[in-house]
Amino acid sequence: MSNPSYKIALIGYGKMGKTIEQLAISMGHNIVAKFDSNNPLTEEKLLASSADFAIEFTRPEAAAENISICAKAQVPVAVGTTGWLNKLPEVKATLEANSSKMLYASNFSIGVNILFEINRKLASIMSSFPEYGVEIEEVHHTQKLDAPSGTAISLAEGILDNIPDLNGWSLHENLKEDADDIPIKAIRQDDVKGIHHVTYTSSIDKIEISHEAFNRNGFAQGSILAGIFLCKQKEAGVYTIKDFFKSL
Ligand SMILES: NC(=O)C1=CN([C@@H]2O[C@H](COP(=O)(O)OP(=O)(O)OC[C@H]3O[C@@H](n4cnc5c(N)ncnc54)[C@H](O)[C@@H]3O)[C@@H](O)[C@H]2O)C=CC1
Ligand SMILES: O=C(O)C1=N[C@H](C(=O)O)C[C@H](O)C1
Repeated sequence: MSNPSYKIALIGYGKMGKTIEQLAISMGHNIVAKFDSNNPLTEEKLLASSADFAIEFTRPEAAAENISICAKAQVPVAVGTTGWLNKLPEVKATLEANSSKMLYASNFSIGVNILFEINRKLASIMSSFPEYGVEIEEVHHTQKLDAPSGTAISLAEGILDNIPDLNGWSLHENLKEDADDIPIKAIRQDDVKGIHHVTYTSSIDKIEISHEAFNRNGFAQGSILAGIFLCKQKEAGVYTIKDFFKSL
């Protein structure tokens, strides 16, 4: 039996939206709506599209409202936009009130989610070696609006979960003297798709793990598969990329 074809609404038709469109069509799915700044999402337009699910890659200031519109329309939404998690509590409430589903991932690529697991394991080992200091560096294209990246924040959170002596993270330029925070360097350069390094350094040596995205296809593939995963979930609420990978 061939794979079923899904009707997908794209919320955001920029670098990610266009990449997703190309890949989704090549996978046999249909793009039934494309929303952007010039054609903003509304509940009416979304319902009229008959989309099975939506994929949201817009801007930090737009994501929460777009997710709420999907919730009210009861259209499951895979969200890739980063830099909006301060609004997650209100988004969760709207999803629950409308018995709707979303899945957020700071990074949808398989490679970065493997890095996330390695990062957690390495941090649990390094918690026994306080002589090593840890820092994160991320590099992205010059059009990126948020800093640090959502991926870098996820890496920092994985370290904080496993090294209790650390208190939080700070952008490198904002780091206070003797802070127990993890410094994150955010570098904006050319058309870099996404590079992340986690480095532990002592007076004797350094240990580093890293990931580099060569293109946006990994992000696009993960977001499409996550949308299909959402369609198959019976329970309303907020799903994570871990829920998706566990289902594979
Ligand atoms: N989770 C992941 O795997 C990834 C996340 N991202 C994140 O996705 C977001 C978008 O990235 P790009 O596509 O590179 O950005 P982009 O700037 O190329 O595209 C953003 C699009 O959103 C549209 N937009 C802006 N406000 C809107 C609104 N209110 N309603 C509908 N559309 C609106 C713009 O017109 C544009 O088409 C960023 O937050 C980025 O950090 C990017 C790549 C991977
Ligand atoms: O803006 C981007 O391009 C990306 N943003 C995401 C993030 O903020 O982590 C994911 C990926 O690194 C590309």
